[in-house]
Amino acid sequence: MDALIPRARAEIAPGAVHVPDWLGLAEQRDLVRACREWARAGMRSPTLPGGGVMSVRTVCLGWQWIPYRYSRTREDGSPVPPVPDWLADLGRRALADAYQQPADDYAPDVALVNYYDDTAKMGMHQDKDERSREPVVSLSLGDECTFRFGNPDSRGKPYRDITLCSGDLFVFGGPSRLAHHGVLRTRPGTAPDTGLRAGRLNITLRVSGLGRGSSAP
Ligand SMILES: O=C(O)CCC(=O)C(=O)O
Ligand SMILES: [Fe+2]
Repeated sequence: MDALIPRARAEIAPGAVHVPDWLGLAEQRDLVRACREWARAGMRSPTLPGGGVMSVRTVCLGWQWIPYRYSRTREDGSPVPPVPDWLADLGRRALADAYQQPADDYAPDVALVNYYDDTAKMGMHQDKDERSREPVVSLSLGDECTFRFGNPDSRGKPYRDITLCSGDLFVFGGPSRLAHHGVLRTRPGTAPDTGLRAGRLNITLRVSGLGRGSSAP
C-alpha cells in the first residue's frame, strides 16, 4: 500500500472492524517465526466434503478444523497443541483495540494459520462451525490481499472489498459474526520484510465453545 496515505481504522459492517497496521514490524516478524514453528507439524490443504481441495494450506492450534467440524486430533491422530497463552493474550488485546472496550473475558481456544501462495484464494464462506458466537480475530502477515466482507444472509451483495496488508487486524463479531467473507486474491511481492519469503499468512482466532474435555459435535 502507498505508505504516504495513512489507512484509517474503519467499521466495514456493524461489528466488523479493520485496524490497519495494528502490528509493528517486529511483532510481525515474531509471528512469522511462530507460524514457521507451528508449520513444522505440516500444513495441509483441507479437502471439502464435495471433494474439492482448498488452495490454502492450514495448520490448526487448539482444535483441528476439518470442513465442517472440529476435532481434538490431527489427520495422523496426534493431539492438536493448545493455543499458547501469549497468542490468546494477543487476541484479547486485538479485540479490545478493535472494539475500543475491555475484552478480558475473550478466550480464543482455536487458531487457524492459513498460508496463501501466489495463486491461493478462499471462497466466500461463514465461520459457523463454532458453538460460540464470540468474535473472530484475524491477523494478516506477508503479501497484501483483497478481502471481501459481506453479509450473514448470502454470499452475494452487499459486500465490501478491502485490502488487508501485513500487520492489519480485522475483527468480526456481533451482527457480523456470521457474515460471509473470502479472499479474492493476494498481491505477490507486496510484503514488507517480515521474514516470510513469499505469500501471505493469516492467523484466525476463534472461540470454539466446545469446552475443554468435550469431543467434536
Ligand atoms: O485469510 C483470511 O484473511 C481469512 C481466513 C478465513 O476466513 C478463515 O480461515 O476462515
Ligand atoms: Fe473465515
